[in-house]
Amino acid sequence: MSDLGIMDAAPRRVPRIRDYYEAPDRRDTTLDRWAADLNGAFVAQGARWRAWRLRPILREMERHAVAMAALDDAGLQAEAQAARIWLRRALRDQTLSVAAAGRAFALVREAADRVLGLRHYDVQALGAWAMMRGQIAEMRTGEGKTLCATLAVATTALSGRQVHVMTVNDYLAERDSAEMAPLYRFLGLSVATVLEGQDAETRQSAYGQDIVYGTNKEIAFDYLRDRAILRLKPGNLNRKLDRILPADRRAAGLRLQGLPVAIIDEADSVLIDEARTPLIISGANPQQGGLPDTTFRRAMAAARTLTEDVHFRRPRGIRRIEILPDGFEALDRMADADLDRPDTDPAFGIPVIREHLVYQALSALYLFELGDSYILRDGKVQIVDENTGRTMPDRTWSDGLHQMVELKEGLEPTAENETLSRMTYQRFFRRYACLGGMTGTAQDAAWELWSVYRLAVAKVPTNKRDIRRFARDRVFLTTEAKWQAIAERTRALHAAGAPVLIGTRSINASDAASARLSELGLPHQLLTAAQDADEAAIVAEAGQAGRITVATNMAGRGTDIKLSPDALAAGGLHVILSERHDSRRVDRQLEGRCGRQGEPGRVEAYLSLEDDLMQGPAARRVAGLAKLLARAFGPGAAGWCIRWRQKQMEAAHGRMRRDLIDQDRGMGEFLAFGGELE
Ligand SMILES: Nc1ncnc2c1ncn2[C@@H]1O[C@H](COP(=O)(O)OP(=O)(O)OP(=O)(O)O)[C@@H](O)[C@H]1O
Repeated sequence: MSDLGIMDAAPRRVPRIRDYYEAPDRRDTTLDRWAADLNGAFVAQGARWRAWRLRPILREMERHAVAMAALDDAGLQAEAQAARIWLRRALRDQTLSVAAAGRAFALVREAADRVLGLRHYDVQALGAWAMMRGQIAEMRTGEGKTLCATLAVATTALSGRQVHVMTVNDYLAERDSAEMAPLYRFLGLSVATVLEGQDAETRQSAYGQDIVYGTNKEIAFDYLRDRAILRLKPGNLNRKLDRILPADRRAAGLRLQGLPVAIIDEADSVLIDEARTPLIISGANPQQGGLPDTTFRRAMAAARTLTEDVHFRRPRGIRRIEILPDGFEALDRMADADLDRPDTDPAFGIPVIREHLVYQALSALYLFELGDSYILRDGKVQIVDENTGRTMPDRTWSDGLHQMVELKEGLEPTAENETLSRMTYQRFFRRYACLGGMTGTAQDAAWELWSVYRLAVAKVPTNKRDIRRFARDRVFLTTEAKWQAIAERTRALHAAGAPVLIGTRSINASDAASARLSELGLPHQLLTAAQDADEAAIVAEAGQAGRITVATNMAGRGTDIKLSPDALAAGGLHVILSERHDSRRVDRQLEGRCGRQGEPGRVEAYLSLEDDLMQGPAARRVAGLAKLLARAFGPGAAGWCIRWRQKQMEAAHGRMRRDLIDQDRGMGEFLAFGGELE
């Protein structure tokens, strides 16, 4: 995307992915990875230069600051009304000059000071200007991105463009919009939030406001729903959503008003991590009816008889099942034997259906774990988002996987839905006319953000010096020894009055930590998908002196733990990582819960060679080497193997995203052809 992202009046063209993704059969070789790193380094280098180039906005903002401060509240609101005109006029020649943006920033900053009692720091203005220029502002965790975004969001909305402010979960969307709404309303802007569980009418009205807060999932699914509706109406297929008149849109039940400007919070999570899963919208199809329960049950029974490494295997580095030739033969034999039975299932006799369902059954049995990938609530399977640690109550896995997980847990399989519309996140975001974002951890993903979205990363300096302290990783041979050490360490910190946040990878791990702490008689709070209703209360308490909180990724991105004076005096928040995640960025987000806004804090990692990261056939070699080193030189010497394994996982996930883009491109061509025919 060009530097002038916000200034392009015409819808932004989908950038051509010319470089890395263009070679169809290319796989990650060491050379490719070096090339990618080098590319990332260039982007990062360029980005730093750009961050320096952002500074003129500060001069312009200061130039208008005195005049804005001299206005009373009514005068400031009148200035906001006037800004609607001069900003539109400034945009008429397709460019929003730094002078016009600086004046708008001064207005919004003064209003925020009066309405919220928070005055934007200079670094926040730099971050906002970077976003308005179509870049990802990398601002360290706790630097106040929520407030920073208001400069870009309000200026854009005042210039007459609707803004979608996206974040990773409903809790943050609701919190951020509620906290910032008084500022927007003071400036005469309307704001709404799109949340899971809202009815169609509420959503339709929300998408009619100047500013819409919501999660990437909600907004993307609403877009997909609209596309599904358009596809169902002959003749409408090629009409763009944003060209349909409001009255027609309402009559057709469409929700969005197009994809104008998006400001993405936690941009690396939204644009990179979430982008591994394609968006699929499905609904009941009364004509087709779906497969009967008996077929799912038969496939599950067949899958249970298959043996790992004989009939199927789990390939290196990726979370996938591969059925081996012996497995296919065994399935064929079962289908033949079924023919002689009176209750034979006709669908199971069809090879494609049989093999697909057995594949899904094996995935349910071996890749998806209760308390990790999903929980059981109200007699239903609820998916837990692995990136955010939160449940997604109205989502189901597709293509029979959900039914297989239900059968595995002894539940009745729900009716199967038909896929109505499908798209990748990459394709969805590239449809926005303007895109900008912010996150605390963008540099690690800089090359991918550039390759896929043409978004450069601008590194914004911190407002205050980072005084967090990092302890050396402590590595143990067994999980048991690790939990023992964590519990002992927590006891000492608790006695010293420091608040402690123990980060885990799953609900099961949180329960294990909780059991250990209970054994030592340490009072603590759990924050996982199972306690999501109490989230705000638990987070509010987590910064009190001596408080112990055990949390999954739910206490990762965006969670702002406010420290009490006693807790600050005791050295601030202590974050204990009990495991490394598949991505270093997720670890860095957890580390970022302490040391915010220049506060003191300490990060310690307690790892074991039995951690999830070191498990499975894919990790066999690294785990073997780690054990050798640990035996020869002690567990501490194996610490780097864990980081190495993490790098392997990052590369594997990168490959998966690239495959998805390739698939999506193929599908896009097919759909476009279908559209022409209709
Ligand atoms: N200009 C400011 N003046 C005073 N306090 C501020 C200012 N900006 C932000 N803060 C405070 O800093 C804290 C952190 O803000 P916020 O949660 O938005 O940070 P963040 O950068 O989004 O963090 P994360 O990366 O973890 O999501 C909040 O308590 C907020 O009120």
